[in-house]
Amino acid sequence: MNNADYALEAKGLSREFGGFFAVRSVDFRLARGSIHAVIGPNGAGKTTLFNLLTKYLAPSAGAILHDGEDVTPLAMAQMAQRGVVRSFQISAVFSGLSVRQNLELALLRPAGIAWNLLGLVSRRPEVAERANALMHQFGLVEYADALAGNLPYGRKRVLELATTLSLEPKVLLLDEPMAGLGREDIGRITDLIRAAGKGRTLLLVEHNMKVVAELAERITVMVRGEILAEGSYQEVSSRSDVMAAYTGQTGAGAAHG
Ligand SMILES: Nc1ncnc2c1ncn2[C@@H]1O[C@H](COP(=O)(O)OP(=O)(O)OP(=O)(O)O)[C@@H](O)[C@H]1O
Repeated sequence: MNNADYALEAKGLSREFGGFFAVRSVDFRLARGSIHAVIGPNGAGKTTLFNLLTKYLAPSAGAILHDGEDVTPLAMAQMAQRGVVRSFQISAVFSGLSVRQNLELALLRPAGIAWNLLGLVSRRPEVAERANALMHQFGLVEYADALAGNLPYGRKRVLELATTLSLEPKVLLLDEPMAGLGREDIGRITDLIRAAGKGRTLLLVEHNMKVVAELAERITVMVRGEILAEGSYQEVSSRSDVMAAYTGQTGAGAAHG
């Protein structure tokens, strides 16, 4: 693989908070078209790495490449313009708007149309049609006219995913998409994420190992700010140092097992 085969790359990436390295000299590659998960025990640095890759945080050292180009100085919005989009945090779901309106608004956003001009939708049938298609795809038809704020929690997360995907990102980054969800919603969102992964690159930070095993072709295990292991679910889950990290038996010296 040459550099451009990687949708995102981190080289020597570090982030320090007052002398403490949450992420330390991480080299990471996200292969184009793959579904890749970052796992690790609490405090391992997963969210910090995610925030660095999505430009929510600036690195203390190191570089980030997108499609082989150095994007280290770029802001999150510039990454979004390049098709690198994070959910769920930045996906704007407006609780006072209906599901349909939220989707229409999300579809209008790239066109730079202000949300108080939502009435324009009626003159843009292609937007209404696309919103309908998204509602079908995401199982939201029965909630079309419900206010987003009144949706059951799991459906709200589905709507967030739908609004994010309406941007047609090439690279989608999800931070703990299953957090706070019950089993039925987890099953539904796992299926939606799998479908969303077709034709795009997907990175997720996720604690739910069943979901990781089901979705991710490649898994990076972080411990204490560093990468401990990388490979398929079978590969990483059979390593004793990975198991030890999860049961809290790892010392700093075990980090490169
Ligand atoms: N803004 C910050 N200021 C100080 N320390 C921070 C900050 N953000 C993260 N840290 C520290 O960096 C370490 C890694 O945190 P991070 O949230 O990246 O881990 P994580 O693997 O995502 O953990 P979890 O699974 O619990 O969410 C932790 O020790 C955390 O306390």
